[in-house]
Amino acid sequence: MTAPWAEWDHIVKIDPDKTLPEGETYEDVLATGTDAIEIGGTTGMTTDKMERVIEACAAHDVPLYLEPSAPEVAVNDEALDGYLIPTVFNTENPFWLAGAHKEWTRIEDELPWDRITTEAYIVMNPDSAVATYTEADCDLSAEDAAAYATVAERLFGQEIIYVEYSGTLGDPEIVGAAHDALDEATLFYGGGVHDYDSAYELGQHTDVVVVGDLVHDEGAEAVAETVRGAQDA
Ligand SMILES: CC(C)=CCC/C(C)=C/CC/C(C)=C/CC/C(C)=C/COP(=O)(O)OP(=O)(O)O
Ligand SMILES: O=P(O)(O)OC[C@@H](O)CO
Ligand SMILES: [Mg+2]
Repeated sequence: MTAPWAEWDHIVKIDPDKTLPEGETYEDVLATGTDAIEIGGTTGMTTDKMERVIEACAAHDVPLYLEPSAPEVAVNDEALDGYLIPTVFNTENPFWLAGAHKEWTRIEDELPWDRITTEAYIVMNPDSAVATYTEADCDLSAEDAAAYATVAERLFGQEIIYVEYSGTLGDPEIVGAAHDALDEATLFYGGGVHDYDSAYELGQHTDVVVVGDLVHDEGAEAVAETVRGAQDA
């Protein structure tokens, strides 16, 4: 069976710590044509905030995934299609590679293993909260990014590789190098996608475009433009 993300072009990442623009609802976001919703952010996460977004999105048929940044906010909810669990390959602190995951496994009696998939992050924007938080070494060449992608897929059997430029538009050469290095795995790209053209451009170098801040800053109409860009790419 092919993994659902093998068919996706576009994901909206909803940050439970942020609001939607005045007058907009999660229903508007779910109607943009995006292929899936990821719920998560680095800072300000609580179980209450997670649950509020899950509840607001649950009644719709867009696939809903939780992307927890810590074991404490990995809420167990039947409305979720699954869990996308980050693991950071270019961190200088092994806690973000496997330590947090060890804690999660230790504190939970039983985890829904058949609904859990890891995302092998390559964090590229040194000014992002996620880079600071995970002590990522963002000083990577295209060759380095490609090599991490290969290691993640070939040695660690990762199904999803995530080139993360959170907050800024990425270097297409670096994203493309990671993409070219992959055989079967799916590449997620996220960072700074804000209109049709940026989604189209980065979409040519990745399998899936992830759009985050735009949904909170500009809203559903702007997100729908990026869905078209990612689909056309
Ligand atoms: C083991 C479990 C359940 C969790 C640990 C998971 C790990 C290793 C998390 C590391 C951090 C990470 C990669 C979080 C994913 C979400 C993400 C990248 C959000 C984007 O964050 P930013 O845009 O930088 O920050 P804010 O938007 O919150 O300011
Ligand atoms: O918020 P933006 O810059 O769109 O980034 C999307 C996502 O990759 C963040 O984890
Ligand atoms: Mg963000």
